[in-house]
Amino acid sequence: RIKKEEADKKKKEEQEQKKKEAEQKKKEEEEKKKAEAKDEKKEEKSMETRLKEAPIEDLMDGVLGKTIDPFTDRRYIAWLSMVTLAFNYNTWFITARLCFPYHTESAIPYWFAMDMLADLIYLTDSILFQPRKQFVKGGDIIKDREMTKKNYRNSERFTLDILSLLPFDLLYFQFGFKSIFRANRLLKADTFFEFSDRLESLMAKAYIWRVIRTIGYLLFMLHLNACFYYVASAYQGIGGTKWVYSGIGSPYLRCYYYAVRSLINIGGLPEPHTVFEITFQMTNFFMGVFVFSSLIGQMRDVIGAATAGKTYFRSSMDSTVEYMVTNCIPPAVQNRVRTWYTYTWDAQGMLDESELLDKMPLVMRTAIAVDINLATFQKIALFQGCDQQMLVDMLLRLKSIIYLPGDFVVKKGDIGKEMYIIKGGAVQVVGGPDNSIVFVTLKAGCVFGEISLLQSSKDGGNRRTANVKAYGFANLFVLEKKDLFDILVHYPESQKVLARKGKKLMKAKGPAAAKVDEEKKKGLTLFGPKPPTPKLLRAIGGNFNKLLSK
Ligand SMILES: Nc1nc2c(ncn2[C@@H]2O[C@@H]3COP(=O)(O)O[C@H]3[C@H]2O)c(=O)[nH]1
Repeated sequence: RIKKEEADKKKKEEQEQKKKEAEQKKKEEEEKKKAEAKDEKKEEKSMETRLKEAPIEDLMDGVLGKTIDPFTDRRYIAWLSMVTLAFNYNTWFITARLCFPYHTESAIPYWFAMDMLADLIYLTDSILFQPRKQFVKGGDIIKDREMTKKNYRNSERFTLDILSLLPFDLLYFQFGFKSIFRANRLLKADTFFEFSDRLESLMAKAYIWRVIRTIGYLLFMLHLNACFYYVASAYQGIGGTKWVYSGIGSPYLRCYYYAVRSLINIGGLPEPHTVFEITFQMTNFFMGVFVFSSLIGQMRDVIGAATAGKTYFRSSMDSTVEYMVTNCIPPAVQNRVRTWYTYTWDAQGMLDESELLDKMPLVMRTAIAVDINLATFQKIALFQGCDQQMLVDMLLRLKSIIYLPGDFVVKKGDIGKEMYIIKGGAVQVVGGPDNSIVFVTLKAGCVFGEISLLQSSKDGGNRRTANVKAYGFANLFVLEKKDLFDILVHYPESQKVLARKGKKLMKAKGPAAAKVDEEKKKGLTLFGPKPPTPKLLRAIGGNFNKLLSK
């Protein structure tokens, strides 16, 4: 008995032990599960905090796979145009098919095929393109594949995309082929607006697209109205009264024609008789007033923005003319001012280029200036041997100015405060009693007015050595002496080069030489075919004029 009791006790103990072990195991497993769940959460959390934790270089380099740059990648914009096409197909045809009797036996397979194609485009966009789109977070362009996916999933766009893709079409089996089940496809409007914005920022003449888009909205409003009119006619009975659609001819075309006349308030419509007809017609007229006034306003804005430059030019010119008339300025001067305005507008499409560039950051201004003018600058003999960066600095200080035919750009004897580079047209260095003698004609890419600039006043060289006159319309760049010297402070080597060249020029074309040029043309040269030596010129100095007058 005792043995049996002992055996029972042992068994009980063993059973308890086993129970305990099982419980322990269960507990352990539960804990493990909890820990795993926590880990998963951690993983999830780490995705969110990844932006903070992961090295930003990795995220911005896109180490995890190829992503799309939506700002500049033209292929992405081309793809967006496909999605926009599919979206437009849905918007126009879902509404048309809903109202007009377009679901005939023979047409259904084609509609179905087109619907499938549009859905395929939507699906591809949501699977392949949107999750790969780079985005900007706090100024950093995130190119990391995981992050772009995450960003898309967290966006409102994702929710709308998913909703737009829900296959309510399956209800066809229950209720027959009806386009209303595809109404959720219209939720993809975001892609259309994105396409529109990106295209606008890429186009050189964005207002063309804006006008097309506004006309598109207008046509769509008319389309909706045509649909409503058909439904209203069907409700009253097609051909039932004089006001409704008669049932003759293409229903869409007839209804659209009605919409155009009714919504744009053109009139000439059959008189509505029933309360329903009168109400419908009145609502149409009211809607027309609101819809079209806002669309016309939009169109005015678009065209106004496109022609803002021209409007500004016109008002500047008008106020200048008004000012001149009030102050009784001689007609000849008035005419010159008018010609200047007109030519400046025709030549550069704006009155002041620098006004436009001033708004941009320095790097961009530099990029534009370098792109447009650096090549011309590098060819200028005066600047050869100068620091490249100095040339770039100079480009940024240039101001563009236009002179009319016959205008004096530089007058002999004046103090030289600026030098000029010819951008377009030509100038002539002239002399003689009535400036009728042309020493030289300088064309685009030449520099003048540099002699007096590169000489110091103590050398007596800061005065203009000749008259320079615009020959035709001269489009010039002006560089002020102050700006040039501000730049040269930072480039001592270039300063030396220019000083050397300045001295040489002074010797070759300086005051005395200029006079010699002049007299040579008059046939009064004292020096014969050989140019005078600087020493000789210095020797004659102040007596030069007296000598010649004798
Ligand atoms: N004196 C002189 N000036 C010339 C000649 N060819 C071009 N020029 C330019 O005419 C400019 C008149 O003003 P500056 O003296 O400042 O600089 C002069 C030169 O840049 C020339 O043969 N003689």
